[in-house]
Amino acid sequence: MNILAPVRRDRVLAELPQCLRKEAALHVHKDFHPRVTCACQEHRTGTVGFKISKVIVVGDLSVGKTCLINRFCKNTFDKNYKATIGVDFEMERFEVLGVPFSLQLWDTAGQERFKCIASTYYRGAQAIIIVFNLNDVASLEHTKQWLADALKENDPSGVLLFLVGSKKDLSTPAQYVLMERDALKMAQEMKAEYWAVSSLTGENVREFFFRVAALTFEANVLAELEKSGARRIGDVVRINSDDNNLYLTASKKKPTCCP
Ligand SMILES: Nc1nc2c(ncn2[C@@H]2O[C@H](COP(=O)(O)OP(=O)(O)OP(=O)(O)O)[C@@H](O)[C@H]2O)c(=O)[nH]1
Ligand SMILES: [Mg+2]
Repeated sequence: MNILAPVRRDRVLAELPQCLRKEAALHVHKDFHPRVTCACQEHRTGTVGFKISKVIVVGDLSVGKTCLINRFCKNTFDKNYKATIGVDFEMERFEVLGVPFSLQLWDTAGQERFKCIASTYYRGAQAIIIVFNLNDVASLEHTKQWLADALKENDPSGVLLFLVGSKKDLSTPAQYVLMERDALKMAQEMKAEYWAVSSLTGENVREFFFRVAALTFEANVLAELEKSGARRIGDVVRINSDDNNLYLTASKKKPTCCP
């Protein structure tokens, strides 16, 4: 996908999408962090609008990782299983609070024999999506190992975690309730946000990826604001200047809404 292509109208986020379950959410605030909203209003989001955030999707073979990505990115569903060999990726462009924001979704292989190729792509993730099958308790158990492997290549304090139960359409309400109880516990242990989806029906798929995009965006902007420290995001760096102070504020105007 062309990075310069306009953002699709149905990829525009003006508000923070809400979590699925408050018991296992990355946060339960109703709105974006006030500093983020303010930075977006004042066009002080630094490099966030130009960066591509990497999201990796891991989990047992056949839990439905590829179908999940395809449902969101292409609105398609294939009932035939075709194992992912190594990795694959899709680009998705969003506009969050008026700022362009791109996610690169890395679809990795769950099959043991392809795992070592796939794991070489884990590095540099800003979000990790661990998928399990809501109808297969072993796949939920294995999520701990998938997480451990993914975190070997990433700084645990710098990534957002999502635990996603797939194939919701295949469970009866009673079965779902039982599985959800265990999954919520696992998500809390991992400090991950819990979601349950169906790529066949599309249930929660869009809501889930919007939440991933929004929370990754929010974390990116907050990190940029933090990093800039004394320097304000949006400042211009003047090169070859006689001025002792290299950082000149593009707009001398004081911020109107930021603390
Ligand atoms: N009923 C139902 N079937 C699904 C759903 N998602 C995936 N499947 C089926 O599960 C099988 C595996 O799906 P994939 O998406 O290929 O699984 P994967 O996790 O990518 O597998 P690997 O690439 O081997 O790691 C396919 O036959 C899909 O049609 C779902 O939401 N509901
Ligand atoms: Mg696959």
